Amino acid sequence: MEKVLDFINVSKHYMDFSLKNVTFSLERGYIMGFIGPNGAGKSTTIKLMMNLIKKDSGQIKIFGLDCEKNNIAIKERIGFVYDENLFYGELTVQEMKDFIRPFYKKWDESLFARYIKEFNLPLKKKIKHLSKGMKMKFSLAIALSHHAELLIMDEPTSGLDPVIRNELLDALQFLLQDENKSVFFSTHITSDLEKVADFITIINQGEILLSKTKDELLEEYCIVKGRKELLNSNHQKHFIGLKKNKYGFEALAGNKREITKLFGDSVVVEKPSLDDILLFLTRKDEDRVSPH
Ligand SMILES: Nc1ncnc2c1ncn2[C@@H]1O[C@H](COP(=O)(O)OP(=O)(O)OP(=O)(O)O)[C@@H](O)[C@H]1O
Repeated sequence: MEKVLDFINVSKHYMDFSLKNVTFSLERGYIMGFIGPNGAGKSTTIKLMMNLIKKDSGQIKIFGLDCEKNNIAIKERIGFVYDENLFYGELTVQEMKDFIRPFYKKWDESLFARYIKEFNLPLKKKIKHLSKGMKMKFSLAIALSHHAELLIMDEPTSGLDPVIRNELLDALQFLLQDENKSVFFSTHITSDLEKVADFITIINQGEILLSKTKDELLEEYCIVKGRKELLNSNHQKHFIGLKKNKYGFEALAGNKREITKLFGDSVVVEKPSLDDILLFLTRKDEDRVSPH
């Protein structure tokens, strides 16, 4: 399988924040959801892959090419979908398209016309008068019209109403019927990822906590609920995160089979949501158990 995006031990240091040895990869034809709490390092990671900031160490490859040395060739093949500050507000949709078009060798005017129609975008409206959802769709239409092979989307659904969000997610899924395309999608709306993502990568405090297929994650991990008396240190080592209250405990475990063997039917074992996994992995209280 070809890796379209490959981060190998990438670090970047700011005064009071560091991305530490970030390693993950995305294969051609898949959607990867990139999740983490506010300030986890999602935008910094995206800025690095877009070559907007320089890494301190490690390697970033896109389509197998070093991202710093091949910036222009790579940008031709990438669509960056972002809602703010990307476009000149005073230009109309049509004028903005005419401005962008010469930058791409593979620009496809008939495809652009098709997306404008499909997304219901007003060609004569100024960019600054478009709603957030429209801006996002316009950004997506531009990315698709130059036949981008990799879409990099920074929080594409945040601030969109459920109807527009669904439309955008449907458009993404439709797009991925073309197996040549891949999507890297950062968000904190985990339900969107349950719908469209093939792979999930979780980042917290500048470190990658996990990067796996969504199915693997939702099949292997489980929520365990039981009485407090059942807890001992031997049991606790099987948990990734633990919450206790007066009556009992609730924990996240990374191996459902092991838990069933250990506790039998003295506990309730439930399928976690991505939100459960994210919350347990990134909780800060004293009962947090280190991820393994
Ligand atoms: N240019 C910079 N100089 C110094 N610190 C920075 C700079 N850019 C980002 N940071 C810090 O890096 C940390 C991670 O920020 P980043 O924007 O990558 O997080 P994020 O996961 O995208 O968060 P959010 O979900 O809130 O957008 C933050 O603490 C931020 O203050």
